[in-house]
Formats: sequence, C-alpha cells, structure tokens
Amino acid sequence: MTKIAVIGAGVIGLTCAVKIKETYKDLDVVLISSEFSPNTTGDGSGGLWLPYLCGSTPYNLIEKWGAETYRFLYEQWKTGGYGVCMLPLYYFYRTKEKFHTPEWARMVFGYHELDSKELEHYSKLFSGKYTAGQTFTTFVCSPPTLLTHFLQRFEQANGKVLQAKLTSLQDPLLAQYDVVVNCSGLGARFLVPDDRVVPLRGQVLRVIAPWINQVVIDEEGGNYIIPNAQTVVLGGTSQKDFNTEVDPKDTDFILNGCKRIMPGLERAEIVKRWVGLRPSRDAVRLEPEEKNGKLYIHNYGHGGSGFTLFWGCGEEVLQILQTYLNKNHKLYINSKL
Ligand SMILES: Cc1cc2nc3c(=O)[nH]c(=O)nc-3n(C[C@H](O)[C@H](O)[C@H](O)COP(=O)(O)OP(=O)(O)OC[C@H]3O[C@@H](n4cnc5c(N)ncnc54)[C@H](O)[C@@H]3O)c2cc1C
Ligand SMILES: O=C(O)C(=O)CO
Repeated sequence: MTKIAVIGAGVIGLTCAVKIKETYKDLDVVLISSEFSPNTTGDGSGGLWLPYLCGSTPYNLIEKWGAETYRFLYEQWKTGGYGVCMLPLYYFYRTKEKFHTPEWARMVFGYHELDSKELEHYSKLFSGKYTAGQTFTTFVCSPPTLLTHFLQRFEQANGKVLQAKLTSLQDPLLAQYDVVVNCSGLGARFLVPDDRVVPLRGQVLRVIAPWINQVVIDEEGGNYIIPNAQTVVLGGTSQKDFNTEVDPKDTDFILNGCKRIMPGLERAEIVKRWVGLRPSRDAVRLEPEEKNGKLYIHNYGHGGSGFTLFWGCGEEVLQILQTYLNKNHKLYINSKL
C-alpha cells in the first residue's frame, strides 16, 4: 500500500493533502505538522490574489500556478465559499521606470494600465504622486476560513493528522512513507536543509472599516490596504528578519501611510496587530526528488504569494505524484489489492 506523508499544514501543505486524498481515496495520506491553523503564516496574511515577493520564479510558472488559483477563487466567489471577495485592485507606482506590464495581466479580469487622466484623479483621491499604475479585478479570501475548511475537507476524506516537529527529511517518523510532500515553508530552511529559504518579516494591522471595498497598493511607499470579508488588512513591511514581535515603529509606518491614502482610516478600530515570516526564496521550489527509495515532492518558498499560487502548485504536485504512481505501477496496484 503506497503511503504518503505531507509535511506542513499551511495553505500550501493543506492544498496538497486535500488534492491527494480526494484523488487517491484508498491511499494512506497523513498530514504531519508542528503547527496548524490559526498558528500558520497564512492565518495572518492578507489573503490577496497578487503575485508578490516571489523572487525570480519563472513568469510562465507564476502565470500557470496563478491562473489556476485565480480560477479556483473565482469559482469559490461564485458559490460564496471561503469568504472570498471579488474586488477592484489599484496598484500605483511613483517612479514610472519601476512599472512594467506583468505577464499574468492577460489572464485576469479587466486589466488595464492607468492613463494620465486616471493617474491625476487617483493621485488626488489617494494623496499620492503616482506616475504609473494598473488596475484589475482580483480575489481576496479569508485565510483562516479557507485553512479551516481545507483541514475539514482532508479529514472528511479520511486523511490522518499528526502534530509533530520533524528533525529532518530522514526523521524516523517518515520511515514508513513511500512519498513525502515537503510543504514546510520557512521550516524547509532547517528541514531539508535549504539556506536559500529566508524569512521576509511582514507586519500588518487588521481594522474594522466596512466602507472600504477596493485594494490599494502604493508599491514604492510600501503601504497596502486589503479588504477581507470581516476586516481590512493594512500593511506592510518586508524585512529579512526572524523577529516576530510587533514593532510600534512599523505600526506607525503602516497607520500613517494607509491614512495618507485613505484618511477615513483615522476612525477605524484596530482589532489585530500581527507579524508573520514569509517563506521567501530566490524562486519557489516545486520539484520531485527520488532518494533512498522514496519520492520527495518539494513545494515551498512561496514568499508573499502563497494565497496566489496555492491551488496551481497543488495541481502540479498531484501531476508529479500521478506520474510516479503510474511509473511504479505495482507499487500503486498493490495498494488497490
Ligand atoms: C504579513 C503577510 C501578509 C501576506 N499577505 C499575503 C497575501 O495577501 N497574498 C498571498 O498570496 N500571500 C500573502 N502572504 C504570504 C503567505 O502567507 C505565504 O506565502 C504562505 O502562507 C506560505 O504558506 P506555506 O504553507 O508554505 O507556509 P506556512 O503557512 O508557514 O506553513 C508551513 C507549515 O509547515 C510546518 N512545518 C515547518 N517545519 C516543520 C517541521 N520541521 N516539522 C513539522 N512541521 C513543520 C509549520 O508548522 C507550518 O504548519 C503574506 C505573508 C505575510 C507575512
Ligand atoms: O504582504 C504580502 O506578502 C502580500 O502578499 C500582500 O499582498
């Protein structure tokens, strides 16, 4: 019987666990993780669909994984699933040279670059000096809702869960598994180990501001405003740092920058201050590795784009597994007996 272990109960690992278990109902699949929601990076994240801080991951992969995830979120939005909102997004630049049309622009709804008249209007509206910008329709999920539902889906499919911290990919706890799907996020730095994975510290505030219904990003200013279903996420910082303490200076930076964009935020109640460590890498690592008679499928290093790429990455992991099982036919057939 082919036995599969998925490491990591963040959005990346949960997606793989759900996809694998729902596809191979008769295979043993266990999800091993040191932390579960609400204690994963994703729980505090903005939940926005936007490729962001994913290093030099090849554009065709961002477009492939991002498009599949965008379509998945669109389907959820149509059925009211996972607290997914569909919102206009405005992305402003102060320096025209820093702006370029992203490859993925052709696959999102309503993408267009802002013309000089629009830039003049939005510069006044959002008190910026914007010389370039873009807008399109995006999706924002409620991360804790999505993570909770994915765990429920996995357990309903008879997936098993084990809370444990693995010491390495050779940990005795993994000995009995034929396939190990490594979705350990920043933990991959120590688990693989892979020192190309580094923490990009992000601090955000969550406020109550139901009057805000568009995403606004001031690229060079570093601030962003991301409405979720119940609260609005104000950001943000990005420092190479393991420090997960809330820094009052960052709070001031976030508040002052976002109030400049939307002065009405003065009246918004702050309900949460949070710091997370983006699992940043020079490029997302999603690839198979056959070693010591096992198949490892690495899927980590999504930086600031875990909620932008998760469904597409999960699909690719499933395809890698399918190829492996077909190749090792007897391994899978035995599992059917
Ligand atoms: C402030 C902030 C805002 C963000 N906003 C957005 C956004 O709007 N849109 C977007 O797309 N992305 C956003 N992100 C990025 C997104 O949150 C991450 O890309 C995503 O959460 C990474 O998911 P993951 O599953 O790879 O990692 P994680 O959520 O970190 O999960 C890794 C899991 O592996 C487990 N693990 C690690 N090591 C071990 C071990 N040795 N043994 C057992 N288990 C282990 C951990 O317990 C954890 O459960 C944001 C991030 C931050 C910090
Ligand atoms: O801060 C982040 O990582 C984001 O993706 C915000 O969109």
